[in-house]
Amino acid sequence: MRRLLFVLNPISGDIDKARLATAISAYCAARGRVAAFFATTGDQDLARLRTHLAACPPDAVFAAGGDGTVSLVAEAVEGTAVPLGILPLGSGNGLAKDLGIPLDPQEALHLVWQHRVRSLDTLRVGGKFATHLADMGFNALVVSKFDEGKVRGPAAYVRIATQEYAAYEPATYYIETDRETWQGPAFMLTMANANTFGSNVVINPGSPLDDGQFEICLITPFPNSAAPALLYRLYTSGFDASEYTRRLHCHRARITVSGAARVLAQLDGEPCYLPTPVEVEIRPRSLRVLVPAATAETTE
Ligand SMILES: Nc1ncnc2c1ncn2[C@@H]1O[C@H](COP(=O)(O)OP(=O)(O)OP(=O)(O)O)[C@@H](O)[C@H]1O
Repeated sequence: MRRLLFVLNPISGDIDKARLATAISAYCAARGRVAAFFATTGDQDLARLRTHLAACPPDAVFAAGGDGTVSLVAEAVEGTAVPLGILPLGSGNGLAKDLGIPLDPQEALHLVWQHRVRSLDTLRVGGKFATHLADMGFNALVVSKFDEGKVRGPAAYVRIATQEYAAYEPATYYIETDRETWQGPAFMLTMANANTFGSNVVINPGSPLDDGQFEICLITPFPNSAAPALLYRLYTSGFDASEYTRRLHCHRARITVSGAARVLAQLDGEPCYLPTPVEVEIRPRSLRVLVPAATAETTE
């Protein structure tokens, strides 16, 4: 692994990256690696990155940004032999947390030098790519408002969530999976390949990212009085212990939203509208990712 491409998101996490490229180049050169850089613009990044990868194929591509940047690079290299590396430089860095990648970007840079390759599952949600977590309902609404705002970072997310909570009206969903059906109103519904949101909410505890299945994690409507206990469970890996939660384990699902021709969703932190019904499916072990040697559960 000699030629490395670093995909830099200049705005992610509100972190100044002015000296990042110089530091990465020096680190790589000292170890006989050659670093090249690709800056995201927020416009047509996937198409531009694919063109760049086809013209100058690297041995690995590092996403230097948050979950959106990781998802962009993951989609570009999915199904190829080129592995994804992660330098966590976003607001939340959910996938890096789930994979045990150091949250200090300087420490994560050691993946250039020491790593194992782990093959992860990915998701298709309404035909669109996701590798970490996707959802409909309350969190998707908050992510969409966050995306429209000018302020980034966790405090802005919490402020929007608090503003939207009181007036939020849960939708009613009809879910058919390859194993069961579920119908009812839901506060939010997460299609989870991974475990932990960037906010540290553990929405899908204990589920490996390479088990060939995904989970639909439902939070049903709850009274205000139940919110503190529910939040406590979500932050302490106790998702299944609440009377307002339910997890469906599956390989495929079709989700219909009562009375809606389209639904607001978020996929790996990026908001979008999807036509309903929404088909969800797993793509087993379709993405190669560089992880620290000590935490790799599955190695090649
Ligand atoms: N140069 C740019 N200018 C404006 N927006 C950009 C630019 N490059 C990428 N983006 C946008 O940044 C978003 C992805 O940000 P990313 O998720 O990596 O960071 P974050 O939101 O700060 O962190 P996290 O997802 O961990 O919360 C995408 O919506 C993308 O379109």
